[in-house]
Amino acid sequence: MTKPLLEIQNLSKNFSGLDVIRDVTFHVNEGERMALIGPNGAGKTTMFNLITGVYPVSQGSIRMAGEDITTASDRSRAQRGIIRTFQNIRLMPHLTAAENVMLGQTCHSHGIWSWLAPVGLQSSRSRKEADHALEVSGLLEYRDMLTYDLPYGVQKRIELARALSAKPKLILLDEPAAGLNPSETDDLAQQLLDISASGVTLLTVEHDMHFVRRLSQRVIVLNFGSLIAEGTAAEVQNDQHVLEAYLGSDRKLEEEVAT
Ligand SMILES: Nc1ncnc2c1ncn2[C@@H]1O[C@H](COP(=O)(O)OP(=O)(O)OP(=O)(O)O)[C@@H](O)[C@H]1O
Repeated sequence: MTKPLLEIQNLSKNFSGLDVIRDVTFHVNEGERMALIGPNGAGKTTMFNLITGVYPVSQGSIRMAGEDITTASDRSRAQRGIIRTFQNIRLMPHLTAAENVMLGQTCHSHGIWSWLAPVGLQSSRSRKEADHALEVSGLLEYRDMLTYDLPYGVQKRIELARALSAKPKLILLDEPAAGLNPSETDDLAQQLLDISASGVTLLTVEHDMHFVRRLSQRVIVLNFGSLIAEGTAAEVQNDQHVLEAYLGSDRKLEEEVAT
């Protein structure tokens, strides 16, 4: 039976009187792959910032696995399994792929057991977990390479392996396919499908509609901060409100389909 993992209820956000998110309600089910799309300035990044606790909400509530996290700290949200990746690569270029992935484990590393465990044991466990995340992501061959030496598409996938090493329940992906060539985009989509198959829930902001169609079971559309459509990728692409929203923007939905 489907069970909601993330529940957004009547969420609003304004910055100095400007309504950026307006009374938005939606949910993401456990194990689901959902996409959040919309023209430039629609409020997608702001929505991610509200879910991860970067900004306080103005109104409404956010629940994760049934618990109210509306005012929880960003760290507490991460510990509950909400992990985010960014549009721009945020790897440490002078660390190896494995070391970067190990950095992703830090949000779980402050429990009493991590203090009690001998340092050697901690680091060998960390390394094993990093190796596992790299292996699941098909990246083990890059384990000991410095990340700045690696192609952009591989760096993106290492970021995802790092996200995976934080043992997420929900990964928020901010334009993961941006800047990738078609074959890199394909590899990334496959990696995300594998991650999804392991039980992780995905919420993806993306402009590339081919990618959205391949990856997402359900799509929601924001425009000027309001939710204007929800359905499969094919359904929202033919929705009159969505077509009109993109018509007025500098990014046409048809162009995004063509990319
Ligand atoms: N910290 C802030 N202070 C004031 N206004 C903001 C702030 N953050 C975002 N906004 C405004 O909120 C609106 C939505 O921005 P947001 O970045 O969430 O849109 P987006 O859908 O992610 O756009 P894009 O596709 O271009 O990344 C924009 O008008 C933006 O200028």
